[in-house]
Amino acid sequence: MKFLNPELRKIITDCYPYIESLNPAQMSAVEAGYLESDENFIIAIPTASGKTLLGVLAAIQAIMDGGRVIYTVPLISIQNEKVKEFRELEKHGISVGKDPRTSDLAVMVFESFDSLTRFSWNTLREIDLLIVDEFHMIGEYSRGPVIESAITRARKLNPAMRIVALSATLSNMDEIGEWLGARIVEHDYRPVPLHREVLDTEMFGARDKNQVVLKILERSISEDSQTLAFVSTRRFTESLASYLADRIKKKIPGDLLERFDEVAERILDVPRASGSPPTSTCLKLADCIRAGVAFHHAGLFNRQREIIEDEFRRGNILMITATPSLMYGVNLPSRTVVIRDYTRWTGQGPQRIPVFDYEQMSGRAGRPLYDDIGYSYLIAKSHDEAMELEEYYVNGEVERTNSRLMENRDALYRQIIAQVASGLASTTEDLLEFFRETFYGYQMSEGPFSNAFGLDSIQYEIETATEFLIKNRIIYPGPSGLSATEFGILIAKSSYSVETAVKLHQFASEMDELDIYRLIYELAGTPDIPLIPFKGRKSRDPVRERLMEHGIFVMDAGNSEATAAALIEWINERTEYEIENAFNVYAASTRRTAYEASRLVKFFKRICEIQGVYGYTGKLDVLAARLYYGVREDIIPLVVGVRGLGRVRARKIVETFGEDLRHVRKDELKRIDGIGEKLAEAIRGYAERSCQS
Ligand SMILES: Nc1ncnc2c1ncn2[C@@H]1O[C@H](COP(=O)(O)OP(=O)(O)OP(=O)(O)O)[C@@H](O)[C@H]1O
Repeated sequence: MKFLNPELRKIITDCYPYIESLNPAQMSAVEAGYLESDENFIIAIPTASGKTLLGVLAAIQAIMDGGRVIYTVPLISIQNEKVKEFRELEKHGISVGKDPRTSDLAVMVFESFDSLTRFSWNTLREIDLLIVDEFHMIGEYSRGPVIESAITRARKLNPAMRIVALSATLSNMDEIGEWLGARIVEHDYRPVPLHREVLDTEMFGARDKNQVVLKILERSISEDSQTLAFVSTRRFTESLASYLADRIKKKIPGDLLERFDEVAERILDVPRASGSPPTSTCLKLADCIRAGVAFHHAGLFNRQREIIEDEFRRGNILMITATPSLMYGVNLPSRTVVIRDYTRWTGQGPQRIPVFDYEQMSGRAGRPLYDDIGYSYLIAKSHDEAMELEEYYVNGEVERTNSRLMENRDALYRQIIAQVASGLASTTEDLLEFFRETFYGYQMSEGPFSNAFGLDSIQYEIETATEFLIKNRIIYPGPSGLSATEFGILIAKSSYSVETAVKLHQFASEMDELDIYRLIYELAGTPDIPLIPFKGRKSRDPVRERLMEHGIFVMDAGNSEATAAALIEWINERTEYEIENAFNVYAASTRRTAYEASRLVKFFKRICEIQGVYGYTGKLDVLAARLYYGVREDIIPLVVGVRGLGRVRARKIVETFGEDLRHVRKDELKRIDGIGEKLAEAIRGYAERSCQS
């Protein structure tokens, strides 16, 4: 650490005691002078090679010089992980948090930083250094346009702000560096060397790819090592895990079986803890884990996913079968990575995954401090295919990273609204100037693939999008040029897609009476609701019947219908487990889906008010509360009035004593399961307050 100034070295040594020296990748950045310079930098080094530390070093340096820093990341899970890691710095007088107004070092997700660049200019202008983590996501369909536009606006509003981007290695890094006016530092150091190979069924005399995965799992047992197996869908994670569990179980030594059984019980404790029977998925997961294999996807309960990740880190799970997307936000390296599926299903049929995604998955192989080498195996159906995949993936070039700003229509709409609503644009020319300064604009006008019609095509897209926004009364051509309507400002201050806003605006203008079930069905059909999807092909009649009971007739019940039916059950106090078993859906996300639905109800209420419709405020507030707490209307006051009580105990209290609790004594309350002294006290307090009001 001798290359660091004494104060910086002291802080790092104290906060990261296990880091004795900078690794070659980190040294290359320090030697390039990124700590002393005030230029923009893009630091492109492999996964798990210590990018975060480089960000921290730059942040501390800037704060020691009296500056303020924003560290922006793509996911909330990464935000929480970084805040926890950076809290250590508070011992040295550096305030760390999520709010840039109150923190020297503020960790924000891309969307929050984007929102800051629209409406919080005073705060933005106080920022001296912006660190963009996972900067390579600028090429990603949904988050890419957000960070690209936010950086573009920020550079306009606070030209003095310095940018240090932490990225995976990209093929067109020079082009991106020119757009950002940044110096590039690239290095291919990895803490654990990576062995990448394509295996095929023929070399193992295997009938299919799953048999090859089984061979790798068997080796895991003999070498006491672990494997991450990536497949393309949730259902495949489960079918592969079950296939492996059935065949490996008899080969597992007794002591390991005991450990696996303990993990399986922890998984089943999750539904038990909420007083519910396990779902079929819980039971299947527990069975697989008894053989040391766990499947991991977004349809599991958060708590179950955490147990799988923890137990894998502890060595009590041999293999996790997972979908790549969910693993993105989880720091879970493994000695071996197996990529069984290299295609993913899209509207145009099976498409090959990008080489970049292959690199990201392979990059998880090899645990720093544990493994001396990491293994990444891609599996081919035949030897010929293996040869071809070796060329394409192992020796292939990572694709160019391109802006998705124009391809993602909703992102284009949202950025036009942002520019107009924030007052930064009132004419098409203003908009054209903004988009010309984005990475998309740079690629179209300056980049190696730019063309003479680049800017004309941007102008055409802007004009078409502006017409759409005017037609939907989101912006309007006023006397002083383009302005945002109240509806447009509401969208700009939300993180909702324009599609959601327009759909709800239309629903509000067409409804003659508020039907909360129809509204739930409408919400479930918007892109901003996390779906509660069907598990498989089993009957969908229960969903259709539940919707029909509320006057909603559907021919084909899809995942939106399943989500609507699940939410209707939820506000009638069914548990996720009951919903999962009743409708054969992945109900683990019900609580989160219901929370997002309750926020959308509030957004819908604002839309009604903008349309001058105030008569449903009360009904909508009740619906938002029912979704948030998962209750029927009668116990809303109780669950709201007594923090931490929850809907199960609230229902028991009302069933036992009725709604009027004024004369119920504390000792009577404490006879109810789960009601102790503190809660009984709180309920008494609530009862007294409610009789005063
Ligand atoms: N010089 C170092 N010596 C030892 N350990 C280090 C060093 N630098 C970073 N680490 C540790 O290595 C682990 C991976 O580092 P880090 O998370 O910063 O990598 P990364 O490049 O950000 O990974 P990702 O690409 O997943 O974001 C962390 O636990 C970090 O503290």
